Amino acid sequence: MRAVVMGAGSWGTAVAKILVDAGTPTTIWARRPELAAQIDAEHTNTDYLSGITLPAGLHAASDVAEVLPDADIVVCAVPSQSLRANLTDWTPYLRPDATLVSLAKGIETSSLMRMSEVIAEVTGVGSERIAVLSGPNLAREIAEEQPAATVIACPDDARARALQDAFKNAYFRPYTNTDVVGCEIGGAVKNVIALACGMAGGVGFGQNTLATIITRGLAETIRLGITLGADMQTLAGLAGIGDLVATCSSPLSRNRTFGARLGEGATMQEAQAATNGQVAEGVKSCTSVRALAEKHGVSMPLTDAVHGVCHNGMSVTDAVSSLLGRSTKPEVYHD
Ligand SMILES: NC(=O)c1ccc[n+]([C@@H]2O[C@H](COP(=O)([O-])OP(=O)(O)OC[C@H]3O[C@@H](n4cnc5c(N)ncnc54)[C@H](O)[C@@H]3O)[C@@H](O)[C@H]2O)c1
Ligand SMILES: O=P(O)(O)OC[C@H](O)CO
Repeated sequence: MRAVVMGAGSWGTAVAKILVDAGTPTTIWARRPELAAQIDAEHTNTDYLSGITLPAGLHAASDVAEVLPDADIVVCAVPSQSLRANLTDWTPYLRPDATLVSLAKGIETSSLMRMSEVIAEVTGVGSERIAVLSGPNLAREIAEEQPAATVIACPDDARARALQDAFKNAYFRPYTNTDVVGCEIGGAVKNVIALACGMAGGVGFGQNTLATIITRGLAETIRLGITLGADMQTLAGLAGIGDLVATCSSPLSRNRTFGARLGEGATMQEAQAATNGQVAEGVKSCTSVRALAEKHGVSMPLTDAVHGVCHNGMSVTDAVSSLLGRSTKPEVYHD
């Protein structure tokens, strides 16, 4: 099987390395020809993964018509809110039997769709050919070949197992699952909760606060996930609690770092400028996650608070007061 990774940001580049190191012939597509040329000739991506040497066998190109027609596996590695527009350009070049794999962790703000739903709508590809890869996978750690696991979810279990073979290598261990909804909700909501953890750290709160936000963030994730048909086991697994803990705890997380800057008193513009052009998905997805929850009558107070800070001019201290001022209740994940 041949793979193409569409997007040469930090995760797209790390995933292309994973595939080559797994023995899967792989090309990476970069929007900018100069970045494709750098990856191809110098085996580096200094904008996104400085100091990492990429495999010599990784080919890079910037022409969609060149890279897509040969690919059995098409890995979608662009930010959530740009996936629809990118897919529209890519669709004419897809092989009729290609498997599409989504890496994006977000909910589309315009439609409240999950990424696999966007892929199905734009490409017309059946859900059995669409997979999601999600887990505690901070790109830099994996590019450094630190051991990690992930989940590859696809309604077609045989296809998930074929992908597992294409991605598994000495440092990266994929597990299969058929619960696409659970993986996508886990991945989208953890970015919002990581923003909250960053904010708490930024104002100077310690580990008790962090653990409280992670745990109650998991309760929100479970409430929304179960309502949308997710399996509790997925949310208790790598793509749920696993990714939530990694993202909420790591200084490598763009979402946590963005939140920390807000907690330290930066404006949204200042926090955005500090991301060096990389995406902190939760900033936009807090709006769509919140709207999705509202649509389904699910209460998500941490998500509401993050949305208040990011989009309604609320201060972090007011957000904390609003959370602690709520009426008390038993510790359950459902309302
Ligand atoms: N970085 C990680 O550690 C990591 C890990 C797991 C999942 N993810 C998820 O993978 C997805 C991609 O993340 P990333 O880390 O590679 O992002 P990034 O910001 O590092 O890179 C995004 C890439 O998409 C390209 N792109 C194409 N069209 C774009 C557009 N219209 N707007 C902006 N960028 C566009 C950019 O040029 C860039 O190459 C996100 O949904 C992210 O949440 C990231
Ligand atoms: O850097 P972040 O916050 O986008 O998180 C990266 C990954 O999703 C962690 O699994």
